[in-house]
Amino acid sequence: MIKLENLTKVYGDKTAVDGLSLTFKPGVVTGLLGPNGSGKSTTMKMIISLVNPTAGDVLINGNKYKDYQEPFKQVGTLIDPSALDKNFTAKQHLSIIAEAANINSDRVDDMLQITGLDNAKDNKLKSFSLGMKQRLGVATALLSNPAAIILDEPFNGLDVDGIKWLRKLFKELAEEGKAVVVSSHLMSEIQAVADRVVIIGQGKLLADMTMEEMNEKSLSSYVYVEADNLEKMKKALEEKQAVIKRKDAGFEVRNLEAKEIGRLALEQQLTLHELKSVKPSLEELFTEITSGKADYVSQGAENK
Ligand SMILES: Nc1ncnc2c1ncn2[C@@H]1O[C@H](COP(=O)(O)OP(=O)(O)OP(=O)(O)O)[C@@H](O)[C@H]1O
Repeated sequence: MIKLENLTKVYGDKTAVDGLSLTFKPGVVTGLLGPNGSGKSTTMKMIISLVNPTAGDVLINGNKYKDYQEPFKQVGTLIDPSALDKNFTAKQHLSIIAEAANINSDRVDDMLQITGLDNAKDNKLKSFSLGMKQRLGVATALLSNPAAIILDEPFNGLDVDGIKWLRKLFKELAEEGKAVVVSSHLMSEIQAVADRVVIIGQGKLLADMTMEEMNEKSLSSYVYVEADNLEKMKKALEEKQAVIKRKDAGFEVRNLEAKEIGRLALEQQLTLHELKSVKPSLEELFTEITSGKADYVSQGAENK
């Protein structure tokens, strides 16, 4: 169990992580989601004492990572797959770590097998694609058979087969009782595998819910309506106790079904320009939760 207590990191005048309190539990795959620059990597680095918190604490089964004699048996990590010595082969890379950490060398072969790198084990890392480096990063994280694994954007660079393989692996690791924490800035990568989703934006906790709760929320649909006389439409909707919000050239309406809105428009002799039921996808819900919370927004996205 990994417990974050009011975890905070300030860099100069930038608060990268802002009072995060939450728990990552054994047997659960947790998706740590957030837009670029929201503080995911900094949070993960604080868990494994690579970055010192400005305030707050991280406790792993009651102790700090750096206070364990063999911390890698508590938490295995994949933080930056590019930080590998490119002149080593995959097998050499894992063997050196295994020897330094007093891990049985059989684990090296097992991990190469599990991560599909067996055929490439004697190739130098400089010839590895990003996807292969990610696989090696996962092998490294699992080498010590840790109780928890924390992986920063592990789906980056993986092809479709690689993504499927990794999702299956995460499920299996959770079934073995490990706490699995996976960061991503894309809901689509996480939704098929996570049991729970933690969403952060500008370092703050925005949502913490099970995938079931998230799915239920995404089903909180609304009706979009446009009419020739919006004022009259608004008045009629309000009289029916509908919850309305201005959107584009019409309204988002909750509490009233499309057919009731259609009937209301007929009674009021309004001409409807558009009437449709909308069910936000998980991706849209994620965008709604994090909207305005991204530090870096591309020009294209900003203008949408
Ligand atoms: N060493 C550092 N010095 C100064 N600022 C930093 C440092 N590391 C991170 N930051 C800033 O802290 C904020 C959070 O960064 P972080 O890398 O944790 O976000 P992230 O959610 O992992 O982003 P991404 O999805 O882009 O990897 C950003 O504004 C970043 O610029």
